[in-house]
Amino acid sequence: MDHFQYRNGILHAEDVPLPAIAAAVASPVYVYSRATLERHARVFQDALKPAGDVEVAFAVKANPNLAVLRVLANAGMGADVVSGGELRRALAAGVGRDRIVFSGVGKTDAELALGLEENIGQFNIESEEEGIELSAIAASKGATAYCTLRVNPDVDAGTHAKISTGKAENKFGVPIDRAPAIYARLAALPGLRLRGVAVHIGSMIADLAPMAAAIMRMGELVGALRGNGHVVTHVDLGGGLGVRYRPDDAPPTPTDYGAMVARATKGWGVRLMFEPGRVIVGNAGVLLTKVIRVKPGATHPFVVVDAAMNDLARPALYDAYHHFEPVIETNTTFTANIVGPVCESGDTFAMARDCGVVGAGDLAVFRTAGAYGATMASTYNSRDLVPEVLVDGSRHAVVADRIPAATVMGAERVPDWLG
Ligand SMILES: Cc1ncc(COP(=O)(O)O)c(C=O)c1O
Ligand SMILES: N[C@@H](CCCC[NH3+])C(=O)O
Repeated sequence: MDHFQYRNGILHAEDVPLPAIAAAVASPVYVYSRATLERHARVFQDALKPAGDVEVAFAVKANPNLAVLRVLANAGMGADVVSGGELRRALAAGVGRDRIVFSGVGKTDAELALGLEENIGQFNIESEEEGIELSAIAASKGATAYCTLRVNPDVDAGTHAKISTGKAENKFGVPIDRAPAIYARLAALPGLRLRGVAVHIGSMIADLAPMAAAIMRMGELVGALRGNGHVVTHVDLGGGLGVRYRPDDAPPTPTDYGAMVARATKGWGVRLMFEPGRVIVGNAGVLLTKVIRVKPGATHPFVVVDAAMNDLARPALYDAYHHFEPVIETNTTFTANIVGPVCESGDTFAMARDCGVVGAGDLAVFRTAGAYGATMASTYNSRDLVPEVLVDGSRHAVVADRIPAATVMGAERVPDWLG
């Protein structure tokens, strides 16, 4: 359930009609719903309750907007970060430092040092080499880095090849058969407190079976590590749960996922950690766009919208589907190619799509744009970075006017009603 619904024939974000946002702010523009963000955070946390001692860290990469992060921090989420920039954003949004987990295969010395200086909760180490570097930096500072070792379980998540992370050929983690030896080596190093293992097999996973298979392998590994005399208190099971993009998609629900996890980890006696991204924010955002014009095409008309691949890269990168709907409800449909203005044929949101009829000047949305949307935007073709708006009931505010990430922090707007 999200809070983007038609009322009196007009698509609203919570209580705000979308035409009001286009008129007041701009088009294209990302629009997020605070109520949906809070609902998804609550549903996910509740779904994991049967699994016992659980910690949930939102994967900041999915939507690093400060206002969004603040909503999620207030809703009790920690943060999974993959760069110094994301770490700073999490802190700026008020995430407790002990609730920050640092993942990523290429943390630099400076980023490792930043994590130590900020005293974050956990580093997920992705290689023996990284562990040795972190140990040296921690020891030189007289600090302790609480860590897990990220393991590559060689499980096919059944997702798009570009977002699969748990197969042997992927760059992430250490091979599971080498994990006991690497764990033993790192556990003996100064400055590191290795307390468990981590796994994340990919994103947009539409089937629980590979996740269950990965968890089973992790369970065996925990047993082997304990057999070798290690104390294992934490297992990070990552994120990756898929969401509904097409109206008839039926991905596993957080409740299905929580029940599976509870069954699969029964008796482990550890704190379980999770790093959900898409499932929290995906359907909490839409990309609102305006039709520039409709031009004839060889097979179908081209609907040229003012959003483009630089604003929402997923269709161009992964052939991803984003549901396209007119803001003014209509029962009349047509089949069209939906394209942006950028000078590449890859700037195509959909080919031969059946959708509600739109014409020049009409507003429409791409749904499920809250995850990996604005965060992957660029200025390609010298287009402005797309603005973002947060809606809360009948209020709305611009929450980012797309200042480059390096300078973002104080500059990105957070409305005073966010608290
Ligand atoms: C280490 C890690 N954790 C969490 C996530 C979040 O994934 P998702 O947005 O699919 O839940 C990702 C992205 O795939 C990731 O690489
Ligand atoms: N950017 C990808 C997801 C990447 C997941 C990050 N590990 C997407 O839009 O689907």
